[in-house]
Amino acid sequence: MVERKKIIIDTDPGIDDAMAIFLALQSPEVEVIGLTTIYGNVYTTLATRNALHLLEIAGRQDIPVAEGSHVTITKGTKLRIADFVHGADGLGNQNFPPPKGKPIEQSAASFLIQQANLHPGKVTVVALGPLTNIALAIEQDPEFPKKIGQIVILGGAFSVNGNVNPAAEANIFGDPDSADIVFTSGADILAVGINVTHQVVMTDADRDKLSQSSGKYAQYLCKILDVYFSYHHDSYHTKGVYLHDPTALLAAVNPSLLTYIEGVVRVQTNGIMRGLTIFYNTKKKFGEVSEWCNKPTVKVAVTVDAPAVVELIMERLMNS
Ligand SMILES: O=c1[nH]cnc2c1ncn2[C@@H]1O[C@H](CO)[C@@H](O)[C@H]1O
Repeated sequence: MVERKKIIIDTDPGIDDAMAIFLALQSPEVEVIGLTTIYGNVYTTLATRNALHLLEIAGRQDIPVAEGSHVTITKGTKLRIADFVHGADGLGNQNFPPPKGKPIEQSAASFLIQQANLHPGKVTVVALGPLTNIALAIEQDPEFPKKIGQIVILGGAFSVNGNVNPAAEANIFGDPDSADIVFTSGADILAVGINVTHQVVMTDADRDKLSQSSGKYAQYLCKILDVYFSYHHDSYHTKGVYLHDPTALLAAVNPSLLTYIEGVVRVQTNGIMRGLTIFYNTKKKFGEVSEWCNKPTVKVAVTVDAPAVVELIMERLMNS
């Protein structure tokens, strides 16, 4: 039997995070060995509470939750929280009861380092929020990029407009300094940006299909999806929602659902372009020595088999 890929989901739940977490638990190719939490869609304290709650819904309280950073890597406390996308509670304003479980004592960064040391080269981190925890792991252990198997990043807007403003995508905008540290760390990185996830849409008809399923995840998600659908109807005038986090999760499960290009990625950390992700294909050798030279390359998703991805997400969420 093929060994299941060990994954840690770094998450800010979040409605599409909830979908991705359930999808991971429904994917026989992977074993979820932990969740780490971060601010983004909600503040970190609420992200931890929601992560514990979602694991209780799944009956998977055996999976540890490690709480992540409450501030950016530069100790910034003015965070941009996307409660207008996910509801004030992050889960569609459903006022779920507080979870019974507690996070483990370890911080997210130290849990990431510990797991990378325990299973060198074997752990995939699926990063669904700002990249602070992973940058902290790199800061605390410079060997972390070599020991972690792969980091799949949901983030960036490669050659397209962002979703926070024309320059920046939300997860990169949340902590651009961390993003630049992670992208240039030398780790095996696969980035899935909104240039790709905006092609993966759950339509109103798909949601109706989900609501007719008796699967426990399908039933739960139909309760929380209203807020996410309303936001997309109002902001994008689309008849459906973007499946950002589930698409990134599937890139970790089965990378062949997407295609990639390889090059250097740098992140703008200040000014009106703060959070901009720039991809350099390294074909042109520039004469000048600069911050682009001799940087490690990463893989950036360019196309996705959207129908196959949507079908797999629907199938796995309905058969639960
Ligand atoms: O318009 C938006 N502003 C802020 N965050 C968003 C928006 N749309 C989606 N997300 C959240 O940020 C990630 C993708 O950028 C996704 O995790 C999604 O939940």
